[in-house]
Amino acid sequence: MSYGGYLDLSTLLAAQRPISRPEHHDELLFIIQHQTTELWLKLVLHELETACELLRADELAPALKCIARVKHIQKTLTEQWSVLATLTPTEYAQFRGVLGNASGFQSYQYRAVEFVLGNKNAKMMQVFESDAAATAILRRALESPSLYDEFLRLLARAGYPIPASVLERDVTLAWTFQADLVPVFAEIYANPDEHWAAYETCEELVDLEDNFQLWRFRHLKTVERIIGSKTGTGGSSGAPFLRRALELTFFPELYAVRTEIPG
Ligand code: HEM
Ligand SMILES: N[C@@H](CC(=O)c1ccccc1NC=O)C(=O)O
Repeated sequence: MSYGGYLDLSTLLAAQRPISRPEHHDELLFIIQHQTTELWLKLVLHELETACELLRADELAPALKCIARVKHIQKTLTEQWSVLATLTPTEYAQFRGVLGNASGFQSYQYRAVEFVLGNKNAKMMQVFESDAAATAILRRALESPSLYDEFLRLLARAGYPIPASVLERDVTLAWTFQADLVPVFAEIYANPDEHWAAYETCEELVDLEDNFQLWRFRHLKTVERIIGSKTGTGGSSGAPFLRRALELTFFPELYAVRTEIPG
């Protein structure tokens, strides 16, 4: 066994192939920024899927360890935007044309992470119709209970009064705000010492969402400085579309409960 053999570096390092002609110096940065993101997303999915399985088996502590790792990856991904921010609008404009209609909309791993965190949207699968492998990964994520679903099921098994409508919901649909969950969390947040495991997990989920939003925010800000208000190659309005995505929330009840804490 050798370093390059074990890591299959010949495959990995042959996969950066700029297509601009003459080759633009900065296209390699653009490719590597995306590829490293996709590699980390692969690990994020792996960890979140395992976290779901562990929650299903009532193994909370190891599930929290997976979530902790995901949080560190998210921080790396958010920090990484500063590398791409060295790409000036002038430089990007010189090779943007070669990207055609390609865009981040077509990242199936990103979409799968959104699904695992509960932002399900079956329509988003259309983009991947001609990609059987991507469709299989997304279908699994769409049809499986989200991380939040698994946590709420675990709470129900532990005796918390989780409404049946929540436990029996169609997990292929996007999560919508469940007002009757807020009192359950209010009790947990009012008495953390008595509900430590649940309390800690709630805060870990809020960390995950917070980190996800910070990634989205840095994407938006990087996009604003590189393409301004141009429309996206994927056909969206560009920055306005990405700005609206900042209003999405995975765990709305965990934010709502904060308003209910007396004091
Ligand atoms: C010059 C750099 C970038 C620009 C100008 C840019 C621009 C955009 C725009 C305008 C969109 C909306 C879709 C569209 O109409 O095209 C988008 C979506 C997206 N981009 Fe980027 N992007 C950049 C870099 C990146 C990088 C490095 C990643 C990392 C993988 C990424 C991931 C995504 C994802 C996942 C979406 C879909 C978001 C969603 O559906 O909520 N982008 N991007
Ligand atoms: N949507 C970007 C293009 C872009 O960023 C992109 C193009 C091809 C492959 C990945 C991309 N990254 C994220 O959207 C743009 O409108 O310039």
